[in-house]
Amino acid sequence: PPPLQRSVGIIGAPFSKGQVRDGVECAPSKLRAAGLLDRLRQQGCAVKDYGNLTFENVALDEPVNGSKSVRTVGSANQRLSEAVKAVKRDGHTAVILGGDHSLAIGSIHGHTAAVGPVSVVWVDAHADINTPLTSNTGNIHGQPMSYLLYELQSKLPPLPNFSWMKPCVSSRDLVYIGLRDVDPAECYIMKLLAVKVFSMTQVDQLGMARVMEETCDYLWDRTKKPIHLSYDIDAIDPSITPATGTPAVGGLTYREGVYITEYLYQTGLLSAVDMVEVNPLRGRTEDDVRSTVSTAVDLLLGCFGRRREGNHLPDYSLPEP
Ligand SMILES: CC(C)[C@H](N)C(=O)N[C@H]1CN[C@H](C(=O)O)[C@@H]1CCC[B-](O)(O)O
Ligand SMILES: [Mn+2]
Ligand SMILES: [Mn+2]
Repeated sequence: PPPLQRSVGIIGAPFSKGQVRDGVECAPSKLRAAGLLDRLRQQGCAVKDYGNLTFENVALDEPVNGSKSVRTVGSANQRLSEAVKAVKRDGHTAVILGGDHSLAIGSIHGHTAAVGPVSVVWVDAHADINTPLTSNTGNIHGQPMSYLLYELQSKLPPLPNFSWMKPCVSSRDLVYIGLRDVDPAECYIMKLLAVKVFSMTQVDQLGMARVMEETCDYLWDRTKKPIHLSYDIDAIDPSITPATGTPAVGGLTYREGVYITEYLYQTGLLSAVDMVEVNPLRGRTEDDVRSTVSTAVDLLLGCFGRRREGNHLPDYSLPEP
């Protein structure tokens, strides 16, 4: 099997302007405070912390075609794209701690700028594939995939502070897992582009083991590409991860969520991971926040080799009497 990725580059992206709820910008420090880096190191990873990006709040950032904070989102994603490109050029698997899901624009753009075409596994209750003109909310965290896909470029209006980016994902290289709250326009777009979707219906029908096998068979039908895993914490059922901006009932169990990461780790192709939409202010209790943050940490540990049957460092040996 290919060499497993054990060198991690962490980028904090405290960004919230792809949506309208305060708090999601606090997630990177919460994930760090929960011991993410120490636990990655304890399980044998080399971890380089690239710190938190600082983003420019563009003044007078009036809506464009209904999309909110377009200039601020564009500027933030340009910076993130450069940062992810640098982490990849340093040879690490990139971990992007969000922040809202509009960050996938810069994350995936920077990833492909460094390594070329990638396979995208999008784990989410939502498809996030509205165009600026189909969005009912104007929140760009519901639109990132439309900015990234070659096939949707003709449906995008010109957007200020986005001239830096080019589309970089083919709809054939995208798989969704966990969908259960999809807008009509998004449903139409995914059918039009024949995007591979494992909604919660397929998760129920097939089980997660089969979903992951079929995901990889589909993505590897031609060449095996580096994998970009974009994990929206709201893919997990809100009974486990309530502290998030757009919860939707009937989500993945903790076990299903972790299985996805264990499976993708053992492919040896995981090249970048987004962990987004954790919003500590959306928890009703401290326990809500703790459960959401610790689940996000466990999902990331699964991406880098943590296994539920136990782990030990390669050089471990029993103490002698
Ligand atoms: C908008 C509310 C009422 C609805 N339940 C909800 O959340 N809907 C999703 C689906 N389309 C919306 C949008 O385009 O604004 C919302 C995006 C969620 C973005 B994500 O990053 O969290 O996946
Ligand atoms: Mn979502
Ligand atoms: Mn999302």
